[in-house]
Amino acid sequence: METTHTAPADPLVIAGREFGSRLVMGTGGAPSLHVLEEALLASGTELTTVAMRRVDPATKGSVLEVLDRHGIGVLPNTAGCFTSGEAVLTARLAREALGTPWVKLEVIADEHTLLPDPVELLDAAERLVADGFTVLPYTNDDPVLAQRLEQAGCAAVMPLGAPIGSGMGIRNPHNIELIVERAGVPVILDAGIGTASDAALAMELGCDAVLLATAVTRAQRPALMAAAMRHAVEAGRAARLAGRIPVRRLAQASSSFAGLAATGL
Ligand SMILES: CC(=O)[C@@H](O)[C@H](O)COP(=O)(O)O
Repeated sequence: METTHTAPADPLVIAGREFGSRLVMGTGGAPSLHVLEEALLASGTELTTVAMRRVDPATKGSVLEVLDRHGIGVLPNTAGCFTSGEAVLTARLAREALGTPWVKLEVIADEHTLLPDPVELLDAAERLVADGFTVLPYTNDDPVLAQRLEQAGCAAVMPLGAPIGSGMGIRNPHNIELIVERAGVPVILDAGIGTASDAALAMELGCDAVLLATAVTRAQRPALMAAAMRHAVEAGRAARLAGRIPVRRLAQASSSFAGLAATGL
């Protein structure tokens, strides 16, 4: 039941598919499969990326088995691809192996920054959309590129907060706000989250969801951090829906002085 202090039922909808959780998890960097499993459960995630170049779908005891066991949706990731051609091929292999047309499209420019290559990314997005994929591109925090990806038919746009694995948080909140204002598809803040307050900020800025991996998988206590991220995403979303007060340059007394004179106080 909805009350004044609970948000209305508020599922994330991507390409017509509903998710109760707005936290998308990545799987890279965990010290063991068991630790990863505990963290995924603590996060409450319903959708988790798997790098296709680092997983063998036929291997027993793989992360895919963990996801399957807990009914968590798989989002194949083209991580490690440097060209449009590589990414398209990887997505097609993933569709074949995992039976899903959904893909996290990652086409990176170099190994030092792991930043997206905008030219190759847009080309790959256009080709994959034309081939029937549901494309969720990892993109720069560039409002123009985000719009071009949406126009290309992507089901969401996923701007970075900061480079993958950097934990630097959201370096350009202004651009994230611009992307959110202009987007007609869900905006998922992807990469660079360092701690729970970064995830909350992403949601307060109006993002529809957060995708993160390193902050959890390389935390000293991954499951505890995963739980913190879950709460942060929920809190940030609630704050966004509640409508924050405007920022003021000068003080404004929180209680009015009107009426005090009448009582003689
Ligand atoms: C798991 C995944 O998809 C990553 O490539 C993603 O971009 C997350 O980045 P962080 O590891 O910085 O959270």
